[in-house]
Amino acid sequence: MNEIFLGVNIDHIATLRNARGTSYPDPVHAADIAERAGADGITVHLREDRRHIKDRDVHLLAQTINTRLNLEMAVTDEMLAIAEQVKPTFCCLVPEKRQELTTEGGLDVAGNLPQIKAACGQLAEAGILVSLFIDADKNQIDAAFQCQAPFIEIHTGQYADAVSEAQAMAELARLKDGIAYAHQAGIKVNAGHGLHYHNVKPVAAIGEIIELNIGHAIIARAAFDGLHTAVADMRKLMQEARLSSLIER
Ligand SMILES: CC(=O)[C@@H](O)[C@H](O)COP(=O)(O)O
Ligand SMILES: NCC(=O)COP(=O)(O)O
Repeated sequence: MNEIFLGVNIDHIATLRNARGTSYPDPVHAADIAERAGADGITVHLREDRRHIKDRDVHLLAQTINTRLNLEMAVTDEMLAIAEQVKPTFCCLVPEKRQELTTEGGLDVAGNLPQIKAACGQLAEAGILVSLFIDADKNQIDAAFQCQAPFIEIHTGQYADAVSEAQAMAELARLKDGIAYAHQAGIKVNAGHGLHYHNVKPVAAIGEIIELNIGHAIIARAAFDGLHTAVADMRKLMQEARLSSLIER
């Protein structure tokens, strides 16, 4: 049996922090907890609009994590320069739209071959392992091969968003086809986007996948799993303060 790795995407720890402009919760702290829980890698998406992860996070994570940093980013000169400076283990090139709530599809590698091939070369030159975030489409997989990208990350968003069992099964079959095709071509395959506790198993069962990157569902689950302790701790602090003020009187 091939091992399967989990990359934990901690973008939405930063979303919560940025909602109030506080210094907490800190993605650096989240990465430490995720690693201690068994994460094989930490993924962050430095968006051009910096809506969640900030430059400071990427720099600190690169210095502090004990596993592997996977930096997701658009193919722009600004991001390429940051990657060359930070030198994450992996750089996953993704499409980006300013108005989208989250990544809406795979990168059009076939339609932007010269630009993406040059970016792959530049990152490889810096010693970074490149991954191209693409749909399970043979045309895009062929283009990733032409770019000499050692990894692809297959976009599982359409599977995750399926509105019926039949649609989910059709999307899963499409994922399996694309993944088998890429694997045969010698490309290493990761996958991710929109995976959660109720849809992950059929994807995790695909033997050629090396790593799944999962973020939103894990952070959402963490909020609920931690809520009991968080409320109880606050209640306890308040009670302690009241008791000690009585003693001081
Ligand atoms: C590229 C990809 O699949 C996503 O994980 C993306 O990084 C999510 O971005 P947001 O965290 O902004 O939704
Ligand atoms: N590349 C996929 C990723 O990092 C996590 O996506 P999501 O689980 O937050 O949808």
